[in-house]
Parts: sequence; structure tokens; C-alpha cells
Amino acid sequence: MRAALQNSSVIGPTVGFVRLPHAEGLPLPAYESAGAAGMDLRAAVPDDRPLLILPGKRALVPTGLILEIPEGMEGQVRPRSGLAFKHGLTVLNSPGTVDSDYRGEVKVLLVNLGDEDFAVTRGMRIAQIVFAAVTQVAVEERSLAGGTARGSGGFGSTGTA
Ligand SMILES: O=c1ccn([C@H]2C[C@H](O)[C@@H](COP(=O)(O)OP(=O)(O)OP(=O)(O)O)O2)c(=O)[nH]1
Ligand SMILES: [Mg+2]
Repeated sequence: MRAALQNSSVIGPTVGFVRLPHAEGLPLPAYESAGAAGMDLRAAVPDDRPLLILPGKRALVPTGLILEIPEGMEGQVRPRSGLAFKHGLTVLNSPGTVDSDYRGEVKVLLVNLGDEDFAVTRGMRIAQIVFAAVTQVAVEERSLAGGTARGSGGFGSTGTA
């Protein structure tokens, strides 16, 4: 298995990671390749108590991490394509939004859309988090929206092919 990239190769803002006691011994998220967009999140479930997700059921999986995301950024919790392809496991609220002012434990809402039970074991990489810039906007109420060529056409109005 390829080692996760060292921090020194990353140019960008810094996100703080606080490891909670139940994440002790688990590797911190890290980019797994030079161009990776996301860092994998690991399940901080007890070693002796895997979390079983039955077909059609969902579970909130602890990561054991509190993040300190810089203002103006968010964390997006997304599925891992391998788990989705092989087991039908995905993130129900994808992309989950981790706000920069959230100081609770980051959790992953997994849903099993496959037809077999899925056991989430300690340290398993269950999802990935992508950090992205967000823009907060000012709201201005207006009586009319300005005209455009598209107008109100949507939901396939430009054709399907
Ligand atoms: O996949 C996720 C999504 C959210 N959160 C945490 C961080 C986020 O900042 C907070 C609130 O998420 P969101 O705004 O999506 O949920 P809500 O239902 O609107 O809850 P709230 O009323 O607390 O904002 O929950 C996670 O840990 N994982
Ligand atoms: Mg909210």
C-alpha cells in the first residue's frame, strides 16, 4: 500500500484536526496521491464492535475527529467510489457539509444500497472529505428578476441529447 503523502508537499490553507480518544491509534486523514482531491475518513468504531449496516439501512459512523476549518471554507463528505461499486455503500446526504464553525465530531452518514450486510470495522476508510472554498452572499429582496434568453426554461428545456 502506498504511504499517504507528507504534509510538506501540500500548498494550501491549514485545517486543524483534533483527535478524540476513540480515534487514538488511527492514522489522520491524508492525501493518498499527489493530485488527490479528498482525504479518506476512517471509522472510529470499537475494535471489537464492528458496525453492521443491513441492506436498505443507514448508520452515522464516527470519525473521532473534530475539525477546525478556516473561515471561508467547508468540508464536503463524499462517498468512496470503490465502496459504492463493490458494496452499494454510499453517503446518504452526499455531499455532507461540514461548516467551518462546527466543533462537533465529524460523522459519516452511510447507507447500504447493496443487498448484503456491510460491516464497518475500525480504521476502515468509509468516505472522503474534500475541502473547498465557499462564498457567503448578501441577500437583497427584489420585486422582479432581470430577463435572460433562457428565461424560466429548465429541467430539460434545451433538449435531452
Ligand atoms: O456528513 C456530515 C454532515 C454534517 N456534519 C456536521 C457538520 C455540520 O457543520 C453539521 C450540520 O450539518 P448540516 O447543516 O448539513 O445539518 P442540519 O440538519 O442543517 O443541522 P444543523 O441544524 O445543525 O445545521 O453537522 C457531519 O459531521 N457530517
Ligand atoms: Mg444546517
